[in-house]
Amino acid sequence: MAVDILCLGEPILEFNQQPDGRYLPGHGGDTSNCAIAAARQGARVGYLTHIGADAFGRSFMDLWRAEGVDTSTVREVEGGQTGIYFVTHGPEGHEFSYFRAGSAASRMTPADLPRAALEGARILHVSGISQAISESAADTVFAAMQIVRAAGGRVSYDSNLRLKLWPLARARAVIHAGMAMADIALPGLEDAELLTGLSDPDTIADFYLALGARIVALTLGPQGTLVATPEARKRVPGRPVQAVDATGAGDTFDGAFLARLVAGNDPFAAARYANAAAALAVQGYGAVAPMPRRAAVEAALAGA
Ligand SMILES: O=C(O)C(=O)C[C@H](O)[C@H](O)CO
Repeated sequence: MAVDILCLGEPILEFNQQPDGRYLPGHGGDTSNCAIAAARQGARVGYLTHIGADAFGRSFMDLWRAEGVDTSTVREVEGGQTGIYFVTHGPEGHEFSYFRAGSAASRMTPADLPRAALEGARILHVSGISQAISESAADTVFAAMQIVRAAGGRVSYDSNLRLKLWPLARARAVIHAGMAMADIALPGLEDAELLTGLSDPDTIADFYLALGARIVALTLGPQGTLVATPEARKRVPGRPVQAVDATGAGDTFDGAFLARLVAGNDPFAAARYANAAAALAVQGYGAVAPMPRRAAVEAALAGA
């Protein structure tokens, strides 16, 4: 299937702590979450990764197929497993604990890339996590971005800074280099503050525009999103909701935003839609389970 949005990164099985202390199994991995969120809005989406030859990997295959995410660029490999992580909740919000070192996705190399699929994608979506998991994964993402750009496609990049995966100095260097190859920059405010040393959202948007992005969507949490292009900028307000778990909220924003861009929305309308999708996603536990479908997002927007 020709896809509009191809997401590249690592899927990771999720165990999310509930108020009674038990752990709810689910699926995570920021780029996989983004792919599913985009598919739920009606976009043609594919996922590019390596999974282990294990039950976790197979459960992702079942999930992507059920969600209509194209899996022709997913390879099940021997050597390396599908990773897992635990989500716990405290006064500072959610915290991730990882068991993923040496995972199948982290062993991807540029030689593994499916060139034709990349050349056919309208948008390639990657993230800081896609590059943090290993040096070869970082190289693989750079190579994928080069292929897509050379073929005339666009690159979307979410900073998704995870300091448990790599030190800030390396994250800063790699993410800045990745963002410099992105047409659509999707930094979160907290990440951007750490990565750029800046704090004013407009100055941060200027920073990413200067790196070369044509669209910057700087997510500000409940305050919404600052959307900036070289020609215009606007704060698109968030929607006040009772949040129980922010896991996957940014990924839901990304998937919904990209889905609306490929459907023809301008970035401001796409952000209004994506803010509404993310506000629905934080009202349930887990990265994927509470992600809304298009009808629910449109109902929320109509009720606004
Ligand atoms: O750490 C990762 O790889 C994740 O992607 C975990 C979560 O699913 C993701 O961060 C939620 O945004």
